Amino acid sequence: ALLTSPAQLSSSKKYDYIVVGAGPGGSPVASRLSEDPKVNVLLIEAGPSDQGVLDIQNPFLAGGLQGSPFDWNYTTTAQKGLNGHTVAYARGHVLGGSSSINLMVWTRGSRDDFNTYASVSGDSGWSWNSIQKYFLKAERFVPPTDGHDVTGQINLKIHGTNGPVNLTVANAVLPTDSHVIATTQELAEFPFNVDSNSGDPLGVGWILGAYGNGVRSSASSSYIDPFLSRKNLDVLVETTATKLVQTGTTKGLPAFRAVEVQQSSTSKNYTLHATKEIILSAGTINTPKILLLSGIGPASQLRSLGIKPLVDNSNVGQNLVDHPRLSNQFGVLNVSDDVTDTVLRNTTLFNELLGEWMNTNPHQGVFASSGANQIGWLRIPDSDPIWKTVKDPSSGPTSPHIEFLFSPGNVPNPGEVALPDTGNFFTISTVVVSPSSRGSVTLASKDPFVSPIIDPNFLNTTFDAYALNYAARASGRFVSAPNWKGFVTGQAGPFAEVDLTSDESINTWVREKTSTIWHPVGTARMGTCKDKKSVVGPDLRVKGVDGVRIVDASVLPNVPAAHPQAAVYVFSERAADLIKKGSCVC
Ligand SMILES: Cc1cc2nc3c(=O)[nH]c(=O)nc-3n(C[C@H](O)[C@H](O)[C@H](O)COP(=O)(O)OP(=O)(O)OC[C@H]3O[C@@H](n4cnc5c(N)ncnc54)[C@H](O)[C@@H]3O)c2cc1C
Repeated sequence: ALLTSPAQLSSSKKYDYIVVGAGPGGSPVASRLSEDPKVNVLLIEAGPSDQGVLDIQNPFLAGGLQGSPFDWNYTTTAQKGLNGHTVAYARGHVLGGSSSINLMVWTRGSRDDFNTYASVSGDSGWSWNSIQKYFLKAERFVPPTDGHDVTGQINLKIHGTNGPVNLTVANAVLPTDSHVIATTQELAEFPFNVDSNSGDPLGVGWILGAYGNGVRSSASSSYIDPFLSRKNLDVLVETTATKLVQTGTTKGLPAFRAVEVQQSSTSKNYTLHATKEIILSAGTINTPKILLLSGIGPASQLRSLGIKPLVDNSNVGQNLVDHPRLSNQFGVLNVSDDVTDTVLRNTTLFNELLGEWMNTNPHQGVFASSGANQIGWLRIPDSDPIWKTVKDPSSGPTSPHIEFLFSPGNVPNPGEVALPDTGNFFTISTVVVSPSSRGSVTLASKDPFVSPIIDPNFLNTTFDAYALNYAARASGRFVSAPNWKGFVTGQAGPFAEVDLTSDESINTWVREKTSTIWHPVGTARMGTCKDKKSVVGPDLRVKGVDGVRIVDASVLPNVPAAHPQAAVYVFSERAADLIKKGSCVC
């Protein structure tokens, strides 16, 4: 059932598991555990239900969800590597978590990413080969709604066809599609890759998106909504978990099998009990926050805030790693080739296209797609001078260093107007996907309703800043391919001021304009049983504690060189199996 207040919980019902947070971490695990009708599961979500929200369902409107009531609306600290500017830090505050407000890109990561997870945790179950069955279990390929032949856009043999998450390739052709693909034939630096989800992502190809039949597929729509009628699955929204509560001691370890919840800072406080386990899935920012509020974390930091330390672990909230993004804008000659700005500037056209989406089943048209159809993954070549002084931070040769995301419109950087009055654009957003900078999440207060201090420490290393400089130059090379002649006019908008032959000019652009592509992970890092730098073991149980597992992006020891939701979904799928088996390895 879907409940909107803890007062609606039955006092006679005992929950085996309580899951906190309904994103790609929490939703699959709650859904899979409740497949057994004898197991009672309570899923608690701070945000509201996503049901009936057009902007969440419609793929084209995704960009407008940042800064909306479905966003926690965090801001980072002033970033030293970004000339002191702060960064708006979106996180989903709604059923489905960030998968309800994200840009739906579905990228599995590289085989080296997962093989590194296996080696740092000492558990081969997290390796690329072992995790494939969970990708297949999660995925369902849905043909595009315009009925086009997808040959050459995806390798269907490697994808699931029967899982809960709908995946598709573009439902509408964009004017830039043929140019991006033609560039892969013209410039050897940007080879074509038919499917970057094979474990070998390098190259440029078509985006696989987490939507189907023209509708977003989120952790909520795929794993929760269809199962709300299960009598043993209760989903409590608009309710914030404020801390874990110690309920006893097991073999000398403090056991936490209860969680305190509140609907607002002034409302009544409830303590909810689980007979088996509490599963924290509140995401990379809020999972460490809950641990710290519960007295699990660096003892001195906790004491300074007046929180009694119960488990001293200096790693909680550390090792925050995120992907820095810099969008580089180019001008296009024809107004209609800038699809996004043309639609957003013209209310009549906007309503016409939204009407087309609404009145077709399955949904058709530009509004049935996410507005970006291609993606590219590149490595800085071995011959580059950077490798004389810097160690390669990527997880291995199958992992890219940088990403290109191609959008037919203006994608703004901080301080820029989202929808300029004039100008027509094609943007290559560039991202450092194997960054070496590390930051942290710490508490600002022991009040659970105060935002934590978020410091991703962007561009704190020589490599990260260098990679964005390299990427900006590479974006210029990309549009210099012969096929763009007569289509692209050159650098445009604020990027027009940047001299791509001058390091000084590019570095100023990099430091002034970089922000995020919203992929933070790592603040409750997984490690081997003996690893003193981790928060959870390979079975995702919190070290030094009984009764608590973490299943979300915070456990990833490093960020995949990819958009991370697919990795989080498969971690959750495997976690459900580990929990069903009662896996307890450390
Ligand atoms: C704007 C944006 C765009 C993105 N684009 C992409 C993309 O295109 N592709 C991709 O792969 N990834 C993308 N991501 C990242 C991806 O969505 C996340 O990596 C993924 O959702 C992480 O899953 P999670 O379960 O760890 O956390 P989340 O999805 O953030 O879920 C955590 C949930 O816990 C809830 N919660 C937090 N604190 C509490 C509490 N105290 N009590 C109860 N509930 C709580 C939150 O409200 C939230 O619902 C994007 C993210 C954002 C924000």
